[in-house]
Amino acid sequence: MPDTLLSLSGVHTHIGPYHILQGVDLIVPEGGVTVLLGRNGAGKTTTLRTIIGLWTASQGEIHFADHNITRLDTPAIAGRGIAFVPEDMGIFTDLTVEENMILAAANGTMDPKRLSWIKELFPPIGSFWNSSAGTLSGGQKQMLSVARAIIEPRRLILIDEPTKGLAPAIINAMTDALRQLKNTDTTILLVEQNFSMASNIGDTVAVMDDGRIIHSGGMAELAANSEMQERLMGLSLEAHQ
Ligand SMILES: Nc1ncnc2c1ncn2[C@@H]1O[C@H](COP(=O)(O)OP(=O)(O)OP(=O)(O)O)[C@@H](O)[C@H]1O
Repeated sequence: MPDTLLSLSGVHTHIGPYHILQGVDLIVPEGGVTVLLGRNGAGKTTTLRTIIGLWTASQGEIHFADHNITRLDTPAIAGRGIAFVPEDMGIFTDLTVEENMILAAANGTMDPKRLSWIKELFPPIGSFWNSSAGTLSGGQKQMLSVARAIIEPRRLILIDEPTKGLAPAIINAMTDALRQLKNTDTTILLVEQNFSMASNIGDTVAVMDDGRIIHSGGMAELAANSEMQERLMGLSLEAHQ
């Protein structure tokens, strides 16, 4: 059994008057990909934003590498080795790819070895190095967004729907890159609606509904059980698209 890298226990998050997370219990084992599934509005993005400190849990605890990070602010949480790739990608479209990367690097200095590895992982980063990030395609922007998150070594990266709206060939490239990232000891917590991608890359899975985790276990077990997919979230139709 791998060690637990991140755990949420009984986490509640309120956004203004709304009670969004209603007691989330989630374990992310070290060294693999955990996929968070669930219908729109289930609370997946809110879970990622609560982990990284963009929302603060009103109840419950979040532990990362044996430290209680529940009340830390976002820079302090990031400083412990967690990166967040938001759904809107968070890139600067007026700046070049190079400038986007420099801004993401600690002290504005990129490790050349790490940068060449990233360019291998995502070839468009190298080929569009001097182009404005605003001119990149949707898939290339998504690659830049993940590349920025990994310019420093991270223990955990939280990625919110990296394949949303992308063509199948780009989804495959993204899946390959995330698989290579996982092989470098980076743990990934991935929100993903595309079940075929999710089941391809996921080791463990948690399914959310109405602000709670309603199922967690091995991904292989869920992928092999269409009845369970249907019961949990009507996934089987999507899986065969
Ligand atoms: N800033 C906000 N203000 C008010 N309600 C919000 C806010 N952000 C999210 N919510 C609500 O919280 C609930 C959970 O949203 P969340 O984005 O976490 O779901 P999700 O599972 O990520 O869904 P999606 O796939 O649509 O992004 C939704 O009902 C949403 O409308």
